Amino acid sequence: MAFPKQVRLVEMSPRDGLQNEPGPVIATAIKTGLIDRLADCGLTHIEAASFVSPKWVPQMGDAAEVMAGIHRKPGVCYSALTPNLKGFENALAAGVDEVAVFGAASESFTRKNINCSIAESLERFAPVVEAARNHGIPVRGYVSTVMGCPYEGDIAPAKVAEVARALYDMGCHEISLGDTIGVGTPLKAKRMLDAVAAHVPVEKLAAHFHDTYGQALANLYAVLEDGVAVIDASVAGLGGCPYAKGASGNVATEDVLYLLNGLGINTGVDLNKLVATGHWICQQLGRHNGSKVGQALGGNCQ
Ligand SMILES: CC(C)(COP(=O)([O-])OP(=O)([O-])OC[C@H]1O[C@@H](n2cnc3c(N)ncnc32)[C@H](O)[C@@H]1OP(=O)([O-])[O-])[C@@H](O)C(=O)NCCC(=O)NCCSC(=O)C[C@@](C)(O)CC(=O)[O-]
Repeated sequence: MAFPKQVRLVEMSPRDGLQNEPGPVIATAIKTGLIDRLADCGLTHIEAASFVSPKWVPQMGDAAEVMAGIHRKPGVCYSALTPNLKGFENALAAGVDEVAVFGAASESFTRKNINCSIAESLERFAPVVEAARNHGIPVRGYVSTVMGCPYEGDIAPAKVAEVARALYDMGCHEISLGDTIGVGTPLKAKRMLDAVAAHVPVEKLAAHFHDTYGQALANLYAVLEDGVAVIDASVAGLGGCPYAKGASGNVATEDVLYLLNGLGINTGVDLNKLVATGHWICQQLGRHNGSKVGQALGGNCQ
């Protein structure tokens, strides 16, 4: 299959990027400043917040204030995680454009992340998807641990396909496949994608790869070849997962954009502005910039 002509980048940094940041809770103004800058870069889909329990993920405790504080740019979809109906109702009140339910292909990870089994998670998501449908809000579905689990090791592609299919059949319009701990390699990525694409159309799939082992760009190249045209990424490579110790951030958006530009694939995103945004947020957080392209084009901020 040929590379797609266009890729939609889904920006993860305000949610996946910041949810695991150590230290005190990041000021709401920094979060909204980041989101507004990202929109100004030309990103059209920004995961802005997470309506989860603040006891579980304190960094996301100001999700409603974040949604209230951003300057909404027309044409941009501001989405948020909603693990249950309570989260959905809060997200609805905050005016999100899209919600996301998040499951996993590993029983142990599901238990650690959302405190239930895979089957129970799907039961919990069904009313969220139904409520969202009643309000005309699209739902994204995540499947975590698609290429390995911090507790169980290897995950069978057939299990990933089963959970992805269940979320798609439930009514999720897009399924994002998360290599939560970044252990995938291109061959593994292709095998996993093949298994899922036998059940969910490839144009409904997104790649959400973490870069723990430095394989994320290679894995993205592999799934781009097989028709994936939606990529999740996080500026400056911010992030990690609170329930996956040692996992590094999503692949850096700057690095993905540089790859896509080199392949002649259109995204509508401005690389220079994105690099500046990566440096800005690193300065705000006093954090190392995890983007190679950011370092090459703008110097490191630490
Ligand atoms: C799912 C729950 C809530 C279950 O948590 P639980 O303790 O089983 O739920 P519960 O229903 O028994 O509620 C416990 C308390 O939480 C409250 N509560 C319950 N729900 C909410 C809510 N929505 N918003 C605010 N508060 C909530 C509820 O009201 C109650 O409060 P209390 O009575 O103790 O004061 C919890 O496990 C949780 O919040 N987990 C969050 C996990 C998380 O955010 N993980 C990171 C995101 S996933 C990820 O990063 C992976 C991804 C998507 O990026 C893809 C990849 O890379 O693989």
